[in-house]
Amino acid sequence: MYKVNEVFETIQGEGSFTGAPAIFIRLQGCPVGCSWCDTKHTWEVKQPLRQPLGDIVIKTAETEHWAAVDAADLLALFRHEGYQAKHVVITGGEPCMYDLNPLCNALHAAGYSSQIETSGTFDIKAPLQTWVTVSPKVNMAGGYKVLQSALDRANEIKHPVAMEKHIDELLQLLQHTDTTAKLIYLQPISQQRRATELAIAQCKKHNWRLSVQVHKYLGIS
Ligand SMILES: C[S@@+](CC[C@H](N)C(=O)[O-])C[C@H]1O[C@@H](n2cnc3c(N)ncnc32)[C@H](O)[C@@H]1O
Ligand SMILES: Nc1nc2[nH]cc(C(=O)O)c2c(=O)[nH]1
Ligand code: SF4
Ligand SMILES: [Mg+2]
Repeated sequence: MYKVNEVFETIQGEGSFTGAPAIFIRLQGCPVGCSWCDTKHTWEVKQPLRQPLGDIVIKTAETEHWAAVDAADLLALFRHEGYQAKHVVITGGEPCMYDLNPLCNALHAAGYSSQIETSGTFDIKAPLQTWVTVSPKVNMAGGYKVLQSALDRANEIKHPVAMEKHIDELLQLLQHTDTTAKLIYLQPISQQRRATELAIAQCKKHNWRLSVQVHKYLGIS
């Protein structure tokens, strides 16, 4: 069973799929503890806050409520909601705390493509067709280490930046990673002007790409 914080259809606002209609599945639970995390309501799994999936999908605000579901429940929900997107983004929380093989295989069998947003701090358990976005997290409260295997598996690496030291961390992380077939993105932390200017300058310097969380500029989920 997967613990799901929310399910919604929107436009992917980050990375190389930016602009693609997508169904988001946000899984509950993350031990990494990034101070600037924009989804802190997904960190803890509180048993009294378990709800039916029907209540989760009609959420109008961010809450810590979650539902326990399997892949079939999610596919039935997509049909019930009339979602038209054919791309599914599995995020969190930290989705790689879960074995994502059953979910991704069921999505593929039903004609969807899949993408995972992960911090790279857990083994990635997903089929090869799944597009993997690793947003490596270093020196976080949880003390979790980015796994080299996650960086190697990544189709894209999307690094959140606000300060010069974040660039140094990324360069350090990439030292032992073959990046020839990977897309490398810098993503400013929130919409801070300074972070965005730093990201633009460093993208030009290193020939990396810029990802700006388009949904936050648009005021959509
Ligand atoms: C909320 S995380 C969930 C998935 C996974 N735990 C991870 O960190 O990749 C989804 C994406 O949002 C990014 N993110 C989180 N908070 C952010 C913020 N305040 N500004 C910019 N990006 C942020 C993360 O780096 C990650 O790429
Ligand atoms: N529109 C939209 N795009 C996103 N891309 C990654 C997101 C995430 O929270 O993982 C996200 C999100 O929350 N909304
Ligand atoms: S790893 Fe992802 S969900 Fe967890 S705290 Fe960091 S940004 Fe938030
Ligand atoms: Mg988000």
